[in-house]
Amino acid sequence: MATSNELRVVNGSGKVSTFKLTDSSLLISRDPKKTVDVPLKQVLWAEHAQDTLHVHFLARKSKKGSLSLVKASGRIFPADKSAVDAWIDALTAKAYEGVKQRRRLKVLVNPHGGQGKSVAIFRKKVEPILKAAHCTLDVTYTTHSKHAQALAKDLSLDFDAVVTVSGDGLIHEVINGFAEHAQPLKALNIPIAPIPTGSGNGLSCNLLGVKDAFDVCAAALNAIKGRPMKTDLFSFTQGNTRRLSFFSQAVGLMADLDLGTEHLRWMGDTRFVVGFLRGIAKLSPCAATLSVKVAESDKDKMLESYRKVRDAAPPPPEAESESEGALPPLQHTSPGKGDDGWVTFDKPLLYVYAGQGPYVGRDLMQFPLSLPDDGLIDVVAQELTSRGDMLKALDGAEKGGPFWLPTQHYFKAHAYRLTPRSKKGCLSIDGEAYPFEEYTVEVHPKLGTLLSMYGRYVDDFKMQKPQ
Ligand SMILES: Nc1ncnc2c1ncn2[C@@H]1O[C@H](COP(=O)(O)OP(=O)(O)OP(=O)(O)O)[C@@H](O)[C@H]1O
Repeated sequence: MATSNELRVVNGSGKVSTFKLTDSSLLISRDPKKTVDVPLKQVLWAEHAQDTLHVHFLARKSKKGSLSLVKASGRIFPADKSAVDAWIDALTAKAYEGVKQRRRLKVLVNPHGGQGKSVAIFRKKVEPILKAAHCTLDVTYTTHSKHAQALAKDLSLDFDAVVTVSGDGLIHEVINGFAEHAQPLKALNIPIAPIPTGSGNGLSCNLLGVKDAFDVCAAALNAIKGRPMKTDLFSFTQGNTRRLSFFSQAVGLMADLDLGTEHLRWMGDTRFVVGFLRGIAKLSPCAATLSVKVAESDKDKMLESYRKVRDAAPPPPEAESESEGALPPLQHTSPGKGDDGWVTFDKPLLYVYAGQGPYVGRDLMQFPLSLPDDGLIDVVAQELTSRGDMLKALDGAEKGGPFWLPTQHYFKAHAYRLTPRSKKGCLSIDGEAYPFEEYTVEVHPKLGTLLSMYGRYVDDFKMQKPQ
C-alpha cells in the first residue's frame, strides 16, 4: 500500500520493488538486501503512463565510475493508483527544490571540439538526459569558427541557460557574443553550463571537480539542476579591441604547449603533457615584460584569505541582479590611467599564465587560490629556471604543488599588462590564439554567470608549504 513516501510496484521480473522517499534520497529496493540509494539531486523525472510508474535518474555503476541514465519502471498496484500522483509530486518537489523544472536550454555543439566526437556524445549521452528531465532544447551544431559568438550576440534572453558541448573555446565565443549583445548585462546573466567534449575542458574541471571533469552525464545534470553562480570576467584589450576572457591568458611555454599542439588533438588532454615536456626541452625564454596592479603578492597572506573563504559555507545563489546598461568601463587599464600600485616584474620569464579556476586542465592546478568572484585575477609569473626545476614542477602539479616553487611568483591582481619584446611568440586567451602583441587585462567582479551544483569551485588547495 502506498504511503506518502513509499510506493510499491511490480517490476519487469514479476518481483515487488519498493520506492522510498527520504529527505536526501530515493531508495529503490527489490529485496531488503538490495537497495539502491539515489541522491535526490540525481533524480530527473517521475511519471506514470496508465498503470506503470517510470522514474528517470542518474546513477554510478561503480563507486568510481561515471554517471549514466537509468529508467526504473514497475506496474502500480491497483490499490495505490489514487496515491501515485501525490507520490510523484512529492518526489519531484524534493528533487527540484530551489531549481526551476523543465529548463529551456540553448545548446551549442561544436563538431570539431576535442577529438571530434561532440556530436556523437551529445546525441548518445547528453540529449537523452536533458530530454528525460523534460528540458526544452534548441540545438545548433556550429558550422564554423565564431558561429557560436554570432548566435550568442542575438540570443533571446528567455533561455534558462546556454549549454556548450565542446571545450573552453566555445565558451569564450559565447561570452564574447554576450558582450556584443544589445543588452550585454542581461545576456551575461544567462548562465553557461559546459559539457566537456573539448581537449582541456578547464572550466568543467572546476565546476564538476577533477574526478567528474570529463563526465558528460555529470555535466548534463549540472545543466538541468545547477544553480547560477556569479563569476568574475576579464576585459582583454589589444590596441583598440576589447574582448572578454572568462578563463585564462598565457604567453611563453604555457601558450606554446596549448597552441603548438593543435595537431595532436587526437591525444585528448595528453597533448598538454607532451607540449609541456617539449617546452622544458627547449626552455625558450619568454621575451616580454609583465606589469601587475597588485592586490597581494605574499603567498602566505593570500593563502590565509583563501582559507577564510573556503572554510566558510558557500554563499547562497544570488538573486538575479539589476542588469540594464552597457559593459562596465575600464578602471585600471584605460589610456591615461596612472601607474599607482603597479609593479613591473624584473626577472627573465619562462611563461606568464593568468586566470581563474584552480584547474586549467585535469593535470594542472595552476591557480590553486582562485575564487570565482573575489574580484581578482591570479597571475603566475614563472621565472626562467633550470630544466630540473621545471621537471620538479610536474610533481604534484595536479594538486597545485608548483605554487610553492620559489621561482613561481603568484600575484592576486586587479589588472596586468603584458608587453612582448619580440615579434615571435604565442598568446593564448581561453585557449584561443591571439596576435602576440601588447595587451592589458582587468577584472570585472561577478560579470558572468555559470551553473554549479556546488556554488563554488569543487576542489580545494591542500598542499602544505614545504619546510
Ligand atoms: N564547425 C566548426 N568548424 C571549425 N571550427 C569550429 C567549429 N565550431 C567551433 N569551432 C572552433 O573550434 C575551436 C575549438 O573549440 P574548443 O576550444 O571548444 O575545443 P577544444 O580546443 O578541443 O577544447 P579546450 O579549449 O577545452 O582544449 C574554437 O576556436 C571554435 O571557434
